[in-house]
Amino acid sequence: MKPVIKVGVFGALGRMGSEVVRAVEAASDTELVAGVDGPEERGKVLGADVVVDFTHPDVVMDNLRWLVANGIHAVVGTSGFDEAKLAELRGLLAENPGTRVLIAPNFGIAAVLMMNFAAKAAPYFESAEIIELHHPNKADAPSGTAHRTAELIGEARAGAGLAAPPDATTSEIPGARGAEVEGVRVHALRITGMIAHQEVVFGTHGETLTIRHDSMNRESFMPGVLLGVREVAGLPEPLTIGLEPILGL
Ligand SMILES: NC(=O)C1=CN([C@@H]2O[C@H](COP(=O)(O)OP(=O)(O)OC[C@H]3O[C@@H](n4cnc5c(N)ncnc54)[C@H](O)[C@@H]3O)[C@@H](O)[C@H]2O)C=CC1
Ligand SMILES: O=C(O)C1=N[C@H](C(=O)O)C[C@H](O)C1
Repeated sequence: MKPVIKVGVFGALGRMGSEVVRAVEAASDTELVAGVDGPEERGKVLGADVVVDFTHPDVVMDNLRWLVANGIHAVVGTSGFDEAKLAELRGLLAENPGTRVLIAPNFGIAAVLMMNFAAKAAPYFESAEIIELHHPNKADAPSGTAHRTAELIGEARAGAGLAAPPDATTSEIPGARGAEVEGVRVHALRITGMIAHQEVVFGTHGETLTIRHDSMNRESFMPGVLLGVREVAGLPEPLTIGLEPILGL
């Protein structure tokens, strides 16, 4: 029988972290070492095999510096990573071989599939735009999921040799056409009553395709988080982005 995985949670009092605490306590192969909700309490997770981080884009790098320095694997859901943060993280991991970090823009299995399907569809459509819809307490816009989806679509379009999507706009109130991420327009809505939702809208002559994903509650992210906790130590690369390699996608 495999040993129980000792898990710490950063952001334990937050919307996602509190759900992770419940999931780790409920699973038979994981054990909660400690839930931490501020940097001054981090020492409580020393002894954990893995720490799950759902905190804030402004603090997650500081948490990761501490975790990697202490040789604790990290499963990260916090959004807001850019190339500069990832480059720093790769450097830290190179100095601490054996430690693994998994960053997933979205732990919902259906959300991962939505991104995968969007990347597959992208080469066949001249137009592609993303609409993400979230609860109004969200700190960052666009969402990490929308950003990652735009990157995947941008890569697929470039690979297919597609030109920029047609757009005759010459007069615009700033923001009306959304933000541009890798050549893809992204529109962010913040709506009371919503959790996390995304539509990817593709168009070509006479046909459109809309791929929509809805997270109806935060429990829906937990199978993906637990999968990450179980697999992170065995990942081949020091830094993995997305659940795709674990899911065989
Ligand atoms: N990858 C995914 O599937 C998902 C990612 N997220 C992302 O997770 C992050 C957190 O989202 P929510 O739980 O909604 O936010 P939240 O604001 O409800 O929770 C964040 C918690 O982190 C705590 N915190 C702040 N600094 C800390 C530190 N240095 N150490 C430990 N705890 C600290 C806060 O006190 C708070 O309780 C966001 O970036 C969000 O976009 C959210 C849902 C799913
Ligand atoms: O803040 C959230 O709620 C979510 N954040 C992640 C993101 O930025 O993509 C994942 C999901 O959309 C929920």
